[in-house]
Amino acid sequence: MKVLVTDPIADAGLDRLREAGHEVVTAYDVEGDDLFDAVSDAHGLIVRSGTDVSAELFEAAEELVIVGRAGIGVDNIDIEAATDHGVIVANAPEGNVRAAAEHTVAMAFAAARSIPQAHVRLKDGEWAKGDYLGTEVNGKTLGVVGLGRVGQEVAKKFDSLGMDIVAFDPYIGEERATQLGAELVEFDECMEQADFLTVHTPLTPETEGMISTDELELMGGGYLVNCARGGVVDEAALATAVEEGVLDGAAVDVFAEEPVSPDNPLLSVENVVVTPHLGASTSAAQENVATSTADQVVAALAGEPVMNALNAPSVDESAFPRIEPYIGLAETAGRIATQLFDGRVSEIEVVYEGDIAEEGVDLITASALKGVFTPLEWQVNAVNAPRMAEERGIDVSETKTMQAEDFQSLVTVRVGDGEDSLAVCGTLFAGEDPRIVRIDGYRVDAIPHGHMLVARNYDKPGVIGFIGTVLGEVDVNIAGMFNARRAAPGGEALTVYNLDDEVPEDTLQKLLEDDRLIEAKYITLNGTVE
Ligand SMILES: NC(=O)c1ccc[n+]([C@@H]2O[C@H](COP(=O)([O-])OP(=O)(O)OC[C@H]3O[C@@H](n4cnc5c(N)ncnc54)[C@H](O)[C@@H]3O)[C@@H](O)[C@H]2O)c1
Ligand SMILES: O=C(O)[C@H](O)COP(=O)(O)O
Repeated sequence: MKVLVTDPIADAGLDRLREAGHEVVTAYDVEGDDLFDAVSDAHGLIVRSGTDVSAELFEAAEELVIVGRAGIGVDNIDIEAATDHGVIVANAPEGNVRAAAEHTVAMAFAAARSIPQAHVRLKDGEWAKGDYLGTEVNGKTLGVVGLGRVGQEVAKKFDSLGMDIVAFDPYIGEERATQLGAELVEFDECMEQADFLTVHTPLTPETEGMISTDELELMGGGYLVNCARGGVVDEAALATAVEEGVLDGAAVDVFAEEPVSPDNPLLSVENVVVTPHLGASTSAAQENVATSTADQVVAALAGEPVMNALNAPSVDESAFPRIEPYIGLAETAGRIATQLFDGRVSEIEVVYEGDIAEEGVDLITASALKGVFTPLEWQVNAVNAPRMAEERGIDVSETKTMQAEDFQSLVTVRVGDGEDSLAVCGTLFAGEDPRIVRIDGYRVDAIPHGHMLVARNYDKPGVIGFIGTVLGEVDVNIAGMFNARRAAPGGEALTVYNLDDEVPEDTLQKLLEDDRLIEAKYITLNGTVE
């Protein structure tokens, strides 16, 4: 398959893609129509922060299965649009954390000791020793806005350099902060207490512009470091604050617009130290994120779960072999249930019984939804199925019980319309052979495969022969069948036929003309993962 790489990543990542047999096409700095052309037949796309992965791109990328972000920030990727198109978005959240934290520390020192300014003057032949009087970090307070992976790493490093740490992060627990020796405080208090303020949030509608003139005034001196995302700190406000002495200095690695325009106000302020988004630019970090991203792209293209998927159920690698066979089983049960059910589906319940109930089942449930929606001809996969259910107001629930009667594990998909419902239950024989063992309360033993006929009939002599004859008249061969009775002889029964061919609509009508038949439904599982 074709994997398009539009921002430079380490060779180790490109090698992994090629080793897996994929065609790797690198097209750096492409944009607009050229980017859309390049991605039109790509199955995988790998980017860093330099590519705008927009809704238009997803429109153009009809074959796309996954966008891999070789790094952390995904503000350049329209994840909503990806989900709508059933495209997985995955990042590499661990690989460059140390690099980003080290760069943050370096930038703080660079600003506090005027290293770049003194460096330039000395290179120009000027011994400006008397012009610089720096600030030590020891004994000062570090304010951290966003105590996630990078923020925590930065806090640890400055803690060991003798700083007191306060942090603002509404989504992190007190306990974790305490472990790091940090005190969680409100935002304004964080700004007020900080001698050094370091920003480590993602860029979101909530964080965009969260630090501007008023917030910088709360600091009333000290240094601000932004190695997270441009746009979190208002650039014009920061430039003015440093220029007017509200702050002593700042260090900025990331900009609202990159590459940064020469008239960006931060570039012209003496006490603002800048780098061109170098936080992740170490060889170790680049190798880490490139290989981790490539591995995820390879997994997605092989139909396997992706470790750091941001818009699809992700699965622990060690648990995957245990849940993998149930992914196809749940999809099949969903497909059968929706084709047998007469109502308009407004509820879907997926029931896990036995050993499987002990596993993380998000991906199995997503596959069950995919199975329910596929016969309705919705363009669906396990990425967008939960979203589709939500958008259509379909109530999805999961139930787990540790008991599974006579089976080791059972997965049941029940579809309903609020009044009636129908359940199809499957298991795996010998841990791998899918079997449907209950349909609408009947105990069956049916191999879910290709073309099937499910008939409900009165348990009368000759009815099975009659069905065989009618199918035979239109050359539909019966490959196998299973008959189940709910009650005593003469009552209702259900028969599942595995067929070699499709059943024409008028053949179904002919079957139903016989009084002994209550219902006859043709079901197709073609295209299903079995
Ligand atoms: N300069 C670089 O090259 C570089 C390298 C790596 C990461 N980054 C950026 O650094 C940032 C942090 O990365 P990370 O891996 O630590 O992410 P993370 O998701 O682990 O941590 C982000 C933290 O921000 C917190 N947060 C979210 N909204 C917040 C808000 N409104 N107020 C306060 N806190 C909020 C979250 O709770 C979380 O703890 C990201 O923007 C990432 O893109 C930049
Ligand atoms: O979010 C990130 O991982 C960093 O900002 C690195 O971005 P880059 O891969 O474009 O250097």
